[in-house]
Amino acid sequence: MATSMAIESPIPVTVLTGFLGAGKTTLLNHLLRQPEMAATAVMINEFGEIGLDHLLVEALEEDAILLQAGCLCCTIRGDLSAALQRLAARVEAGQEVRRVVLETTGLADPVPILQTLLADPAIGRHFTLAGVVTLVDAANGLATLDSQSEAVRQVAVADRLLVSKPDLADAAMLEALLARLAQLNPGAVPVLAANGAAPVEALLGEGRFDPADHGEAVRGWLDASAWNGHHHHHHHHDPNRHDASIEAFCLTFDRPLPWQGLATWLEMLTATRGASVLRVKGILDLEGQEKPVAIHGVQHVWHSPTLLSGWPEGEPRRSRIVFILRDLPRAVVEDGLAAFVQAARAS
Ligand SMILES: Nc1nc2c(ncn2[C@@H]2O[C@H](COP(=O)(O)OP(=O)(O)OP(=O)(O)O)[C@@H](O)[C@H]2O)c(=O)[nH]1
Repeated sequence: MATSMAIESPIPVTVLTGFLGAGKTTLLNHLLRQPEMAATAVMINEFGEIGLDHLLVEALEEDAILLQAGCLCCTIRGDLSAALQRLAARVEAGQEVRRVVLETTGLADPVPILQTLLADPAIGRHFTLAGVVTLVDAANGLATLDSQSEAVRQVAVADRLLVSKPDLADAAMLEALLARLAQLNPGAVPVLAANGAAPVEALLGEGRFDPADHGEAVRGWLDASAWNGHHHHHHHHDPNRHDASIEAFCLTFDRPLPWQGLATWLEMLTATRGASVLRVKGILDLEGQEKPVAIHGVQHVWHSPTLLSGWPEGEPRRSRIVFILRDLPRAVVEDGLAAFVQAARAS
């Protein structure tokens, strides 16, 4: 009988959110190496045509489940429920899963996700929402909170707040950010996490998510999107249509790329159009380099490129660069990069 197969105690689901480039993948990579995190299933939702994060999260690859590309707030209801049910079936078949971490895309409004986790009875049979962890970038955080309403919601609904990149902020910036966070979410005491080095408890915490803990504003959002959110999105199935002015796409290159020129071109792009470049991330196959190189840019800030341990099994060896742009036509980047690559090859 089906009921005799039921999972006995619900598996906790932690939602990990934070704006584009805040450092969610970095945090997961750090935490998944800790022994307390054994038997964690990771689900990653990507904004954009092609997800790279499942390549960048190095630990536990076989457990990572990439929800189909698409913005969580529009399409997750179906996908999340289906993905969790597939996972529940694996648990019933004997796979040990002690917890689930759901990494949302940086542009996601977390409210519909929480609603789904709290309200979908098919999910509730097997899973329970353990908490929302929001990562805020100390370098870009204040500016992002001023310009992006999703970022404000992510902070407001958090059970735990983590502040990444404290090394990139001076004391005054950090203080201003912490004051802003306290104002938006007085209940969560922010923990600093440099390069993902956060204590495991910061991610796991204890207990259930209770909308009543988060003040009037949050309850209002949970209610409002129950009425509007779903209806409003029904007719928009374009997963990239998060906001008319935001566009995400991935460029691929089959031949190895020349690093010097590429780096110069990318730096120029962010120096001149940084405010429009919400996020660049890529895995590069570079001339003269056996291993893949990961690059990350967040608005004006470029992080040092990192050498990954190797090309993942079964993944074609080719460069992929994801751009998330606001108010900048895709063609500007696409054509600029193509012209650059061509020029570099001709020389
Ligand atoms: N200096 C510094 N860089 C950091 C820190 N944490 C993360 N980074 C860098 O920030 C960049 C973005 O980090 P990710 O972990 O990919 O960010 P993310 O939130 O997963 O990004 P999206 O998937 O696009 O939303 C990478 O280059 C990281 O190395 C930190 O504490 N200090």
